[in-house]
Amino acid sequence: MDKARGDKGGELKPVSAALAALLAEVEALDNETLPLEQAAGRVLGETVTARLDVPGFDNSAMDGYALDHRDAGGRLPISQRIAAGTPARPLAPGSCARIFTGGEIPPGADCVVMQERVEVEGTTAWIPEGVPAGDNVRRRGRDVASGAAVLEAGTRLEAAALGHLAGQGITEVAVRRRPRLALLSTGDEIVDPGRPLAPGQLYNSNRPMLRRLLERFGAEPVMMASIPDDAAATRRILAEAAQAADVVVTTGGVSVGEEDHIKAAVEALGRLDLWRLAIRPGKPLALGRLPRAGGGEARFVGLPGNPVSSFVGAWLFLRPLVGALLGCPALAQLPEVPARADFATRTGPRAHYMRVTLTFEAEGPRARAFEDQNSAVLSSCIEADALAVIPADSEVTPGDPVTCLWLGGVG
Ligand SMILES: Nc1nc2c(c(=O)[nH]1)N[C@H]1C(S)=C(S)[C@@H](COP(=O)(O)OP(=O)(O)OC[C@H]3O[C@@H](n4cnc5c(N)ncnc54)[C@H](O)[C@@H]3O)O[C@H]1N2
Ligand code: MOO
Repeated sequence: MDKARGDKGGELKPVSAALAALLAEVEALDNETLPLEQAAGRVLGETVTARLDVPGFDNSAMDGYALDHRDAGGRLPISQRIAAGTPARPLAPGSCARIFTGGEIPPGADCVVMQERVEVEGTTAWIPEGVPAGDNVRRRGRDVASGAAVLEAGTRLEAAALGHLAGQGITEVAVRRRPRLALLSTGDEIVDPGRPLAPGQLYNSNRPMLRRLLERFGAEPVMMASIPDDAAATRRILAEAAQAADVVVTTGGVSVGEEDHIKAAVEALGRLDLWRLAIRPGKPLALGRLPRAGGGEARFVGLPGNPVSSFVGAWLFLRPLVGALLGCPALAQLPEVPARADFATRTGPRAHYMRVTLTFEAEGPRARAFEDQNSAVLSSCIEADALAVIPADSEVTPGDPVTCLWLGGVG
């Protein structure tokens, strides 16, 4: 679907157009150097080349006996004992060596027989026949060969990647600076938890929700503020946010009401690239840029105030934006999971991003939709691990194939 029927506000833009506008001219941020133990979750800023083979020497995968496989099938004298961490001497011909897991394979041996298969009598060991060369030997460089790329720039440093870097003896690592985030709430009816609620007011649920999502994506919150429903104050706070942040996110105030000041303020300060998408929830989402005094610009994303619209907008747009600023390809697109619908629905002119829970069954994944899919019902997001994308003007009945965007991966 490239175009959607508009309503009075004009044509609704497809997600692809919004992503193109959002990501145009976005470049990865600079690197900073961190001790490895502080780099968890960060994005690698440059490709790391191995300076060591891992493992660094042929070693045993088992506690047992090392020998030349041609000597298997008989009783052999035990000529040395090789614990992990102690150097091995060349194997005396026609003998075997007692060896422990991780111990160095002695020159002259080419296999290890696990001790459960060996009968020891005094200083000799009976070795069964038919042991192939290479059995239970972990070859030097099997995991990482020196000179090869250990990890590519743009890799998210999660558990195994951190272990891999440490395996190279690395203590410091170049990572991308985290995108600075300003998270601004609009709406005079929105109150921070901890303060009493007057009639007509509600607590700010978008702020902690978006903060958590954006931190997961890799951003660093540097400014959190509430913007009163006032045009001059909106301009002032947005200008301040653009100075402090790479990404300025607002919630609410992007629809068509008289108290919706965000778009006008963005247009006055910088430029609005796009407004109103053919998606549900999230129709009035706005994208733009806010110039910084002294050069450069912050990217602006105006999320609709309804909590589910903010939630879905963050996954669809803020995740790839943060990914582009981090130079992290894994954040560019949510993984697609083909599933069967457990629900029935019908869409109008907007594609529906339904909150679903996936179950992985023998005949394939099934998508179960939360019953109330209204954009104000945040409970629909709590257990959601995917968004089922129902194209505009279509009908789904139970059992139909649906494409789901998985929310459980990196970031
Ligand atoms: N006449 C029209 N009215 C509306 C349209 C439209 O096309 N024509 N679009 C509707 C759609 S769709 C959406 S989505 C909303 C979005 O409007 P805004 O982005 O201007 O958001 P607000 O009006 O400020 O707030 C909407 C709703 O969300 C609550 N909210 C706002 N911020 C928070 C927060 N931080 N935590 C919790 N809840 C929040 C707010 O109280 C409102 O109930 O516009 C429709 N209207
Ligand atoms: O597009 Mo709005 O987010 O449906 O409620």
